[in-house]
Amino acid sequence: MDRIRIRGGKPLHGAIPISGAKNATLPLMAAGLLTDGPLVLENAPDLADIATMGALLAQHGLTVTHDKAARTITLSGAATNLEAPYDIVRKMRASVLVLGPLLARFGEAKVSLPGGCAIGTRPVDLHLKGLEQMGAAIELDSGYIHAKAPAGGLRGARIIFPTVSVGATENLLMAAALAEGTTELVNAAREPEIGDLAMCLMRMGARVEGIGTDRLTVEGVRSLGAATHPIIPDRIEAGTYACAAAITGGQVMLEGARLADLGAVVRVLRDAGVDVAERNDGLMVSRLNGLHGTDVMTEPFPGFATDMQAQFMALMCIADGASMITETIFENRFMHVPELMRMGARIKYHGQSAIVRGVPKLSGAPVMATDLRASVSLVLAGLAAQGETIVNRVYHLDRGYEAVERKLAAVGADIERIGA
Ligand SMILES: CC(=O)N[C@H]1[C@@H](OP(=O)(O)OP(=O)(O)OC[C@H]2O[C@@H](n3ccc(=O)[nH]c3=O)[C@H](O)[C@@H]2O)O[C@H](CO)[C@@H](O)[C@@H]1O
Ligand SMILES: C=C(OP(=O)(O)O)C(=O)O
Repeated sequence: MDRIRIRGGKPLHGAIPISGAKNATLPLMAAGLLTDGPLVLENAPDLADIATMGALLAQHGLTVTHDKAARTITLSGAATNLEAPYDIVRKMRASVLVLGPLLARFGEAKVSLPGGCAIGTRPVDLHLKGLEQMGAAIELDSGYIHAKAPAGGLRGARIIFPTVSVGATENLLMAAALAEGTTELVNAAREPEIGDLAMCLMRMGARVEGIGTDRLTVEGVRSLGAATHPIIPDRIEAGTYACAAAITGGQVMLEGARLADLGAVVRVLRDAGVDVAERNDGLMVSRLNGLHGTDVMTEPFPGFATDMQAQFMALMCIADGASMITETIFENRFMHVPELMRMGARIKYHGQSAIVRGVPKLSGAPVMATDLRASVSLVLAGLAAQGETIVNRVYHLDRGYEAVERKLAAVGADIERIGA
């Protein structure tokens, strides 16, 4: 199993190209089930999760081509198998996003329940209730969701989400695109990845209003067609490398990153003493002086992203003063805490909040992580630490960071991937 070795203490300088967003690409690929296509997705990242979604769609019967040199994914054909098996869904929760499209287009679907994962229980009840409101009959049996659309297909409905859910908004948006009549999604998630999905659906012929707001109105159409769609840049990858520049006291140009997509993350970084400047071709991030302890609470967009919480905590480990970091989206997203403490961080947590008391220096250590963003927070800590850090279980990183060691080495980090 691969590991990453980092020798810390080198300020980063240079430019890092930001890849297409993982969390946009996965729902966009699921949207390939809504049309015979071809659906061509441009600016596609090369990640383990993308390969997993490709395998899932291929076993449904789609033709999936990922041209890594051209950075395009092309999806075509119609699903012939309406079952998403446990073996694939358990690897990647975004697999549940095939449910809405399969049901809307083919009237039936059998999708493994994704279950929980390291960061929390992650229920899908809001996805299922929304589909039921659109007329679907849903049964849970032997770990699977069995869903059937009524005769004549799914019907538009007014769906009010009791909590903001990114996944449920995406599943229901895709289902609504092919439903009979109008669907209103109220208290919808506003993450940039949802706007990107809606834009792509419109290119395919869907009728969606309210993009970027918490109220999406979808006028169902009979069928969707071919389209070519450029995937938005990965705001979480950009935020992560912004923290890399800041934690090492360097200056990095994040090529292609977009300020507005980062929401509250930019404000919080600035409060902490990081300079973030918008340029025509991306964001310039630098840190010349000390970091200040800064409190954050994770929230749905445009609030501070839960997917940036671990990375920001790593940064606060070397800030002046204390920071209170509160996680409101997932109940168990502090698994990086004990590992950061092994590197000399002073952190205490209770329930959903952690207090980080900044220390002048972290020290390198062998560390291990159990999820994607926790792993990358340890890479960040390793970049700032004295001595050598070995990050184990690199497969978590490969789910969501394209060529992480190459991108960081190119801006001056002493980092390499080593075999077991
Ligand atoms: C709002 C939010 O920040 N969502 C994050 C969430 O999206 P993801 O789509 O995985 O999760 P949701 O947005 O659906 O979950 C938000 C909250 O709603 C709850 N919930 C969700 C669905 C449901 O059917 N029932 C239910 O109770 C969840 O337990 C959670 O507390 O994880 C992704 C990967 O880390 C992030 O990119 C998203 O930004
Ligand atoms: C946790 C993440 O992904 P997933 O929802 O696929 O688990 C993430 O992108 O940070």
